[in-house]
Amino acid sequence: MSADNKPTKETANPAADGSELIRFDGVTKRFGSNVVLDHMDFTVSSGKHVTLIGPSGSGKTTILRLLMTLLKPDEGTIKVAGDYLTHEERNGKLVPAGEKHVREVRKKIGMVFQQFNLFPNMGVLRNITEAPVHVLGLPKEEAEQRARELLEMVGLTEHIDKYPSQLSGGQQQRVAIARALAMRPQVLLLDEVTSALDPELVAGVLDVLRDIAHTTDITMLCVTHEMNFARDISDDVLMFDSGRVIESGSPEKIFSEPEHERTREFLSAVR
Ligand SMILES: Nc1ncnc2c1ncn2[C@@H]1O[C@H](COP(=O)(O)OP(=O)(O)OP(=O)(O)O)[C@@H](O)[C@H]1O
Repeated sequence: MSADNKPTKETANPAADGSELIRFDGVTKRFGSNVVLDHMDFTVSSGKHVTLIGPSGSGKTTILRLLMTLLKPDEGTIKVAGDYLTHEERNGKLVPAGEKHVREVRKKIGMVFQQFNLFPNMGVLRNITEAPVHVLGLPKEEAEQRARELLEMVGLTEHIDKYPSQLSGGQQQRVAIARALAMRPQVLLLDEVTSALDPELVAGVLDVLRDIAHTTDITMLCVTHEMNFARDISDDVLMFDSGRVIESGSPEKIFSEPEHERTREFLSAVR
């Protein structure tokens, strides 16, 4: 950490060299006859902050759930840092990924959900250290040191000994952000992380995320309905409609000069 308590590059993605970090190739996802993603192709370079916007039901959360392996694609492949998430190579052939392979690739990904999903029976510190100690095998002291740094970064140092039920929703979400970063993921997935919060708590969480976006080089893939936040943090914005990316580009282009009629309609409805 630097003297002014800003996260340093040490807390960020060690491999943010602009190389391709996420790749969707021809990914289709259906629920029954509902085609939620239709031959989706897109890539995210390491260190970039990419925001997914678009109407409800257009498939944004499905992208994040596929990356978390909470869902499997019906067609196509997904790669994370050069490794197939959905498949693995055996004897030169591509076969469906086994559990061990998926677990390894998943370590590169951290996610913060709408509902904070903290462990209610564990204090703040243990919520953050549990996975680094038990999944990564980090020594407890090292995990706790890192947890303290992250708590400082999200402004919760004085709440280190509390339980989730003793914190506001905004504070719980900031613990969830620290917990995701404690695993040192290469990419942070953010799924409408302020949607479940009371309005007065939203700004504090978005400020923490702005800070992380601006002072670390972690890759972010973010689904949000907060357009000002998207404008502030994004390198690229992808506009979804009916399971396809219909328009993409810099926040300046998408928010100031959208080309697609659906993008214009969507933006005027949410502003
Ligand atoms: N487990 C599921 N079973 C059946 N249908 C699902 C399931 N999960 C998502 N869907 C459907 O997939 C479509 C896309 O959902 P998704 O959550 O990806 O949309 P979204 O763009 O993130 O929407 P929102 O902004 O409202 O969160 C919707 O029609 C939804 O009803």
